[in-house]
Amino acid sequence: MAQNLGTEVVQPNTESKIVSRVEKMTGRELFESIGSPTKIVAPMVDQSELAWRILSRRHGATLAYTPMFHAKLFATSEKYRRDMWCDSDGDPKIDRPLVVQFCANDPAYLLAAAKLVQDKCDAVDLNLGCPQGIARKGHYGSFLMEEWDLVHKLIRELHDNLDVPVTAKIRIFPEREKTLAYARMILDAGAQFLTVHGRLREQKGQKTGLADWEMIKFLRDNLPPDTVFFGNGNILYPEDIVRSMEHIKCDAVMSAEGNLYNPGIFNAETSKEKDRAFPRVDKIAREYFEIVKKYESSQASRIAMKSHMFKILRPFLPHHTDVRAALASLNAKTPFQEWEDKVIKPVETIVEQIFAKENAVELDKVVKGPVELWGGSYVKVPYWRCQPYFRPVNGVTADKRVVESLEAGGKELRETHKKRRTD
Ligand SMILES: Cc1cc2nc3c(=O)[nH]c(=O)nc-3n(C[C@H](O)[C@H](O)[C@H](O)COP(=O)(O)O)c2cc1C
Repeated sequence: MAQNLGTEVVQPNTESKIVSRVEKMTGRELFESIGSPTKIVAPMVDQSELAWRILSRRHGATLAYTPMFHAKLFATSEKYRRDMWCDSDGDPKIDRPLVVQFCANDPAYLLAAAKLVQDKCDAVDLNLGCPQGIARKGHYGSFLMEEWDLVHKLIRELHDNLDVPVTAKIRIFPEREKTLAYARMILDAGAQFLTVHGRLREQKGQKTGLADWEMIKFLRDNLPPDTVFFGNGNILYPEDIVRSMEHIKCDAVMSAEGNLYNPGIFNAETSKEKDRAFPRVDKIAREYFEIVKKYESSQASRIAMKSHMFKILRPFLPHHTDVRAALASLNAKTPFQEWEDKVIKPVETIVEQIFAKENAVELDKVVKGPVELWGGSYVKVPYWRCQPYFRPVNGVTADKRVVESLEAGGKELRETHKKRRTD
């Protein structure tokens, strides 16, 4: 049945493989050629920049997305490109596999921008999920969710003309069938990987709430089985990655906030592997700092460093407000030596002193709590270790449907989880 997508009628492709004018890998071929990655650093504006991707890969990430770039600016402004992208971005020795993400509403600009990076990445992604006011004004991201014909054209333009595959990242509609039809249309246009962030466009800021794994699973179950499919949302601990993969049966899990606050999230199977799952803040701050220094030509990394330090050190700073004040006083132009003297070294000294205490082993304990409504458990982690930042589940007011589905689905999830728990 043909689908009316606004001004244009798009015939759904009945074959699972949509032929491109350009010879290139299918999603499954691409996925396998990059080692079938299962742990993905999400695209994050000003945060999934080169240095962060390098750090995250060292700690277990097997695929990374760039921050969203604005296609028109990227295609037309050399200054914007310089600020966002440098020669080391996408370097096969340090920064692959890599997906470059753009937001766009004009197929010609999107293609022009994508052509500039196609030799330095494995795929180009279209952002269809950004819910921010700036995306509404700029008419991109999740504000294209009502313009299916435009979305189709954007993806098809890249599918037909780019050397590397095109992929897409979406949010969900409240209705299952509508979301499924939307996902099918995107695949029909030529998207080779599909990432589903299980939140509605309205779920942002205070109303972020929980992502709806049941909706993600519904899509996974009803799309062609060979679709390369990534789930996104609700990842706080390593166990959640395993739970999410098992429940949704997706090819991989993408994490944004979980990875930002704790780059160790991808590095362990369980929270029991303390040093891998919750690395010490002094060690991560030092390692990230050294990477930023080494890849000094990455303007984006220099700019992102302060915000990353605040997130890495989030549990630590309330206990050491002098370090917080020092960090607040630094910026992207502050010489590296000053960064070292005012933040990196003081953090190292403080954490070393903690570990020199007689009762250090007792103090450094990680304690796992009971299984919660959402199927996982909170873990109590000492403040000198990286750990997730989370919004309490009881505070979910954003979308009643999500809470209801969790309550219904949570029981089954809890049962499965209980069976597996050994501690
Ligand atoms: C700081 C930040 C920046 C983000 N920037 C982007 C972006 O550039 N492109 C995008 O598709 N999503 C972006 N997102 C959304 C994430 O990729 C992800 O879909 C969302 O945060 C849900 O994943 P999480 O529950 O693991 O945080 C951003 C999220 C955060 C926290």
